Amino acid sequence: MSKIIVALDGFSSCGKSTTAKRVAATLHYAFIDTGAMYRAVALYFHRHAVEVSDAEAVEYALKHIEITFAFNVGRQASDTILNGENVEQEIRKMFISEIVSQVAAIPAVRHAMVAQQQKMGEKKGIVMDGRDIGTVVFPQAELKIFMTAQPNIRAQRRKLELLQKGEDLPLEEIVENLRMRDEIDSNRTEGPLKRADDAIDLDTSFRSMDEQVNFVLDHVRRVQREKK
Ligand SMILES: Nc1ncnc2c1ncn2[C@@H]1O[C@H](COP(=O)(O)OP(=O)(O)OP(=O)(O)O)[C@@H](O)[C@H]1O
Ligand SMILES: Nc1ccn([C@@H]2O[C@H](COP(=O)(O)O)[C@@H](O)[C@H]2O)c(=O)n1
Repeated sequence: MSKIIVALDGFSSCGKSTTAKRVAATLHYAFIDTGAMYRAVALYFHRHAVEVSDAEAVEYALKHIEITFAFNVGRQASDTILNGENVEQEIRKMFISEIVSQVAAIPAVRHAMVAQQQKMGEKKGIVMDGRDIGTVVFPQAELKIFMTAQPNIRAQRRKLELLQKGEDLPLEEIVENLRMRDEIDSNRTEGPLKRADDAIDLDTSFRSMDEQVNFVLDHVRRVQREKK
């Protein structure tokens, strides 16, 4: 079966990463969570007090950031490594969610991340999730899915996830964070969150995880059949 690129884009917390991870595992494809890369950059900026408006400091910082992934057998998922340090837990915290969209809106940051992501997909056989995968990173992807879910459902799911990781936050704070990130992500000039014209819509509001994974896998098989 020929290998393809699967691009999953959409709003915050609508199930992109969990779906992408399971689709990739089923297909024996690589899975890249590009949000983790922007989160790692945001963590570096936070730790080194890099101002998003200071172009020189941003350029300097980007030269000193190396992001890699290491498979964690216990989690059966990749951990994000920033300059040799495992930052997987740190980047998922709310303080990073509060700053990441401002960092991800910087054109120089996007250029650096997009170049790495394109390299990762050179050999195809990859499932990548983010905001601009089907529009900017891989406009030639054979399958593009645009995921949505109702804001209150997304917030409830994220609240539960954060609680399981030890962060108990008011639902209103999570609702506001998702709204704020979606707005910044949708309105930036470089690589905005946008549905590709040839994307297939997937609303996960009332679907189970299995249903949304199977929805994507059915489309992968269709695309593979059509390629034969
Ligand atoms: N169909 C579903 N039913 C219930 N929970 C779900 C469903 N899909 C995803 N979730 C849960 O919702 C939360 C958010 O999912 P996930 O992290 O995959 O979203 P995302 O779109 O990648 O978010 P972000 O863009 O913020 O990284 C997770 O806790 C996940 O387990
Ligand atoms: N392709 C992408 C992916 C993510 N971002 C930015 O990172 C933030 C965090 O992403 P999550 O998927 O972990 O929620 C997101 O809000 C975007 O600001 C991006 O710009 N492009």
